[in-house]
Amino acid sequence: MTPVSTRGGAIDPRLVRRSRAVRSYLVVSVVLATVVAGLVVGQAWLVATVVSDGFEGSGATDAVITAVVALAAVVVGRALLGWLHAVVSARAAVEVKRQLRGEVVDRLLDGTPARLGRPESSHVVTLLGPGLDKLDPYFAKYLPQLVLALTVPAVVVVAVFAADPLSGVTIAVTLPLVVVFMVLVGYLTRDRTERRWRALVRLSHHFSDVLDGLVVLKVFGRSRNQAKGIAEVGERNRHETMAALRLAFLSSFVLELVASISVALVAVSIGLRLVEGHMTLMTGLFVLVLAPDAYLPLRQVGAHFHDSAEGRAVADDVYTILDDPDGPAAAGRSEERTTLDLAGATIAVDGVSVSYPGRSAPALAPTSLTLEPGTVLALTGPSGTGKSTLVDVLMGFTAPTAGRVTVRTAEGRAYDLADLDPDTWRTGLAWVPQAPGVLAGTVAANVRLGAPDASDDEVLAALADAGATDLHPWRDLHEGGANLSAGERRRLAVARALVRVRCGGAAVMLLDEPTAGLDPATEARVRRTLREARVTVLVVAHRRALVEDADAVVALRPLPVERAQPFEQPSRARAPQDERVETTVAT
Ligand SMILES: Nc1ncnc2c1ncn2[C@@H]1O[C@H](COP(=O)(O)OP(=O)(O)OP(=O)(O)O)[C@@H](O)[C@H]1O
Repeated sequence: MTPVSTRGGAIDPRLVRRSRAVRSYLVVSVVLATVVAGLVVGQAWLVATVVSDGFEGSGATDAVITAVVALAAVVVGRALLGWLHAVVSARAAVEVKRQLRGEVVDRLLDGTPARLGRPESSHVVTLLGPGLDKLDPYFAKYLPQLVLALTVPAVVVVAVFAADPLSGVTIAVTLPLVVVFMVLVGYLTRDRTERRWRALVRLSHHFSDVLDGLVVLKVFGRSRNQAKGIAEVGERNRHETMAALRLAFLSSFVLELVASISVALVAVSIGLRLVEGHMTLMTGLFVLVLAPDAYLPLRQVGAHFHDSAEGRAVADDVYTILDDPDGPAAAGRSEERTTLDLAGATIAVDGVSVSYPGRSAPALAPTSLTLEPGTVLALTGPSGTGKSTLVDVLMGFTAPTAGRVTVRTAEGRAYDLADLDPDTWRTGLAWVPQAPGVLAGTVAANVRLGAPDASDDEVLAALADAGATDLHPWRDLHEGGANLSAGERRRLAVARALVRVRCGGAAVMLLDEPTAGLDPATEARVRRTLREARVTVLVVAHRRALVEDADAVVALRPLPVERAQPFEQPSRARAPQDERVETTVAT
C-alpha cells in the first residue's frame, strides 16, 4: 500500500517538514532536554559531594547543607521539566492530529467519487479515528525520549570524561553498541509493526464489508459463515500483536543487558582504582552516579520505539493519501477561482474516452457531442456503455483518459475543462446522480443543498415541479434518506437541481436517469419541468418519453466484451494486494 516507506528513520521527515507544530515542538524539546542534561550532571555532582563529605567526616557543614538543599531543588526542577515536557508533547500530539485529520478530510472532499472510494471508507474511519490516536505515544513518549537520548548522553560523556577520562572513554565506546542494537531492533520491528497495522486495517475492512452486506447475507442464509471469516482475520490480528509484543520484550531485554554490562565495566574499573587509592571518593561517586544516566535515555527510547511504531505506520498511510499524485491538488489545475457564467455556453465533448486500470475495455469509448445552449440532449445506450461515466467527466469527477471537454461562454471565452478549477466549474452545474445522496435533516434542508438562499416558497415550488408535492418540506429524513422510497429520493434530487438553477445561478443540468422508477403521471410532470427550465440539459435516458422530448439524441454503442475467463475465481496469491477480495472469499 505504501510506495516508498519512510518510516525506517527515527523521525518521519514529512512530519517535521510539513507541520509547524512539530518543528516548534522539537525546538522546545531540545531546549528542555539541554536543561535536563545540565540538571542530571548537577544532581550527580551534588549527590557525590553530600555522600563523600559525609564519609570523609566533615559532618553537616554549611557546604553539605547547601548541597542537600541544592540537590532537592535539582530534583524538583527535573520533575517540573518532565511535567512541562509531557504537557508540550501532549499539546503537540493534539495539534498534529488535528492538522492531519483536517488535511486528509480536505483532500478527500476535494477528490472525485473515485477518489472518495479509494481508500475504502472503513480504512479512512480507522485511520482518522483510532489510527491517528496512535500518534499519541509517538509524541508523548517516543519523541521526548529521542530528544533526551540525543542530548543527555553527549553531555554526560563530556562531564564524565572531564572527571575521569578512562570512564569517559569506556562509556563513549560502549554507547554506540546500544545504538547499533537499537537500529537492528528497529529494522526487525518495522516489518512486524507494519504487518500488525495492516492486520488491524484488514479487520476493520472485513467488519465494514460484513455490516454493509448483512441484509444480503442474512436473506441468502450466509450470515453465519461470516463468523469463520471474522475468526480468521481476528486470529491473524492476534498473531501479529503477540509477535510484535514478543519482539518488544526481547529487544528491551537486549538493550537492558548491554547497558547493564557497560555500567558494570565502569563500576569495576572505579572500584579497583578506589581500593588502590588512585581515585578520590568524590570523583568515583560522581562517575558512578552519572554513568547509568548516559544509557538510560537510550534504553528508554528503545522501549518507546515499539509504542510509537504504529503511530509512524499511521503517519505513513496519512501521507500516502496526502501525497497521492492522482489527487486533485497535484493535478496541476490552474488557481482560477472566478465564477463562470454558463448561461448561453456551448459545451463540446471531443473524443473523450475513459479507461480504468486493470480493465482492458474502456468504461467510455471515444465519444464526441455538443451541448448547445438552452437545448436538451438525451444520452442513451445499453447499460454499461459509459453514460454515467460521461456525466462524471462533465462534473469534473473523472479525468478523461483521452480527448477533452471545452466550454465556450456566451461572451466567446473558451476554456478547457482540465484547466478550470472544479469548484468554479461546478457552480454553473445542477446535478442529479443515479443514486442521489440524502443527508439526515428536513426535506427543505436537503433541497437547499442546491441553493442555500432559496426561500420557503422557492423550495415548495421546486418540490411541486419535481412531482414531489407529497414530500412535506419539514419532514425529517434519516441518514442516507433511509425513510424515503427510491422514487422519492430521485424527486428530491430533481427539486434540489431545480433550486440550483432558479436560485443558485446554475445554467447547465446534468441528470442521470431522473425519471427512473417514477409513475407515468409524475414522469410527465418532471418532463414538463425540464422542457420549461430553459437551460442546457444533458439527460441520461432509458425511457422513450424522455428521449422524445430531447432536441438531440446521442446513443452510446455497446463496448467490446472484456477478454477474461468467465467466473474466474480471484487467485489467492493476489489476495494480499486486494484486501476486499481476501475478506469476501470467506462468504
Ligand atoms: N470505478 C470503476 N472502475 C472500473 N470500472 C468501472 C468503474 N466505474 C464504472 N466502471 C465500468 O465502466 C462501464 C461504464 O459504467 P457506467 O456506469 O458509466 O455505465 P452506464 O452506461 O451509466 O450504465 P447504466 O445504464 O447501467 O447506469 C461499466 O462497464 C462499469 O462496469
